[in-house]
Amino acid sequence: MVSPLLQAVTVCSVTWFLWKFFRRFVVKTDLDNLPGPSSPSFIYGNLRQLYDRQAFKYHRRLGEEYGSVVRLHGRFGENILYTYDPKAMHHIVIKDQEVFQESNWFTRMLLHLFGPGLLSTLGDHHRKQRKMLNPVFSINHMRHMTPIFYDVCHKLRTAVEARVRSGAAEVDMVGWMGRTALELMGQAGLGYSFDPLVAEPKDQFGEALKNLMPTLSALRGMQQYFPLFEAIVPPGWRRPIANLVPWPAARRMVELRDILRRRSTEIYEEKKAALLSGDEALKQQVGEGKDLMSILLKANMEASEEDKLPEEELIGQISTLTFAAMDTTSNALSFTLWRLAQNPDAQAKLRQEILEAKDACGGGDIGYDDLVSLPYLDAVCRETLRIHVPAPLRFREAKQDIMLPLSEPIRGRDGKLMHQILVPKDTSVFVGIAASNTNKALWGEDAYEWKPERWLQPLPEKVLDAKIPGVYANLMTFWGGGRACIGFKFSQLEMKIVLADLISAFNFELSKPIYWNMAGVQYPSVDPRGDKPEMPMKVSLVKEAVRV
Ligand code: HEM
Repeated sequence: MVSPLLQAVTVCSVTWFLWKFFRRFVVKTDLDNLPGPSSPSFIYGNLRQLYDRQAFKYHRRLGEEYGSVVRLHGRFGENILYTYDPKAMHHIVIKDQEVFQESNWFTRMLLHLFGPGLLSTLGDHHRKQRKMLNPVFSINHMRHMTPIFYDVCHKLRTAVEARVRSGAAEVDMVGWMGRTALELMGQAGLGYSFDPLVAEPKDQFGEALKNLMPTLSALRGMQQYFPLFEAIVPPGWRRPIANLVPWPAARRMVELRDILRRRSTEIYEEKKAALLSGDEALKQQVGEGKDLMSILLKANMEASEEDKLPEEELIGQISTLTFAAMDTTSNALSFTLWRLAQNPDAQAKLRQEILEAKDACGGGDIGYDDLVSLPYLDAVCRETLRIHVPAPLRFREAKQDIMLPLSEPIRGRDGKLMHQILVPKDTSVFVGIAASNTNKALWGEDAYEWKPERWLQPLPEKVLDAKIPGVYANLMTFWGGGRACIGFKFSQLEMKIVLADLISAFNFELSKPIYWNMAGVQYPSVDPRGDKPEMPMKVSLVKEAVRV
């Protein structure tokens, strides 16, 4: 006999499915009137084309063929709105950010992995965390961290030098950029050392963080069903069930979660104990108490009861910040080295600027204020982050029906002009941040070309007039509004210090063709299938390169 509970569940599921079907296929919305490609598959829609490792041409084609407001297809015929229209982006990212929220599966999964950190909280809860964390990333704190950054970078330089001392050699620079970014975040972010950058790293926490992205991509999109798993499996059963799943990636995910949670708690406890023991104990720690977590813990102790964050939210920031900081900045640096290797004149010009600045400060490290104002170094970073967006796949979900205004009217499939579009509740919205950064209508016909010089002159009026809602340089690379990248100044400083140290000492050339792979964070590979992140480069000492 079928239990009444099962009957109720079946009735609810069928009603839900019929309602979804009715909403999608019977009630036509503005989205059905938008231009866009057809769907190659009822099950996947255009998602496989959008996420394909070589999806770059597809992303470009969307804008070139259909414009800045496009209808795509999601799973089972659902509509997806794709846009890089500046006014629409302004509403999604700033004005109506409470309506266009992170997807539920994304926040639930990160909450499970890291605990309640910035990436997994929403609304007032998130705003309270930002209020406490924003000052931690102030320019003043970045300035005090500069010596920590240099210490780590000198170790990187020594490691690369050891490999090329007796002549030019092939060095996997993406591997080194990854190790350096993790160690920089470790020392300057957490006051913790993951990797001495001499021998092979052995830290379990660091290894777990490095394995997170590959394990997530091995789940092949199944992580989107995580809220469903949570809804039907009671908390006490989740681990035994996950351990029984005949799928190594899912079991690995559980192991990684355990390591991240355990080590974050240990790091937090050590830091708290040092803080309570006073300044001398802090000075004995990696980072001497100048790291982001020490600053955060101190600020939290001094905050009013109303503003204080509970311990589990402080612990939640440890993996959150390291995860968000690591692959993004290391791949941004890899992109920059790759571009400089393809453009030897730009590399020589950058080296000259850096060497002159070093000479001006007696041959040592360039101080914070001088470094951040080197014009060509800044132009190289901006141009690379304009044309190569490390984290390009940015989705939001409309939490209610909402009218989205457009900068310019578009012609619908029925021939009528649309000045705004009604976005129905639950619609997924893909914001084309890479398309916005290379929009020819704003940046000009050379928008796809890497030209640092464009930043040494006034930007086109159209770029300024468009009021792009990004926090950085009229670009969407670091997002904008209340969920903009909190670490963008940290990452800029990191890029500049690593480049100043490496470019002044070494010459970089490409030794093999490199493929870039579309992913949560883009990465380079030698194999066109992109199974393994790799970027071998021919590296030589600068003196040798100049002599040749
Ligand atoms: C080139 C390097 C980086 C890029 C391109 C980048 C990009 C982004 C983007 C696009 C977002 C918005 C994600 C979304 O809401 O959809 C974001 C958020 C975030 N980033 Fe970064 N990021 C970089 C480096 C860093 C660094 C170095 C840190 C930490 C030190 C960091 C910490 C965060 C955090 C915590 C968030 C979540 C902010 C919130 O929701 O309040 N990022 N980043």
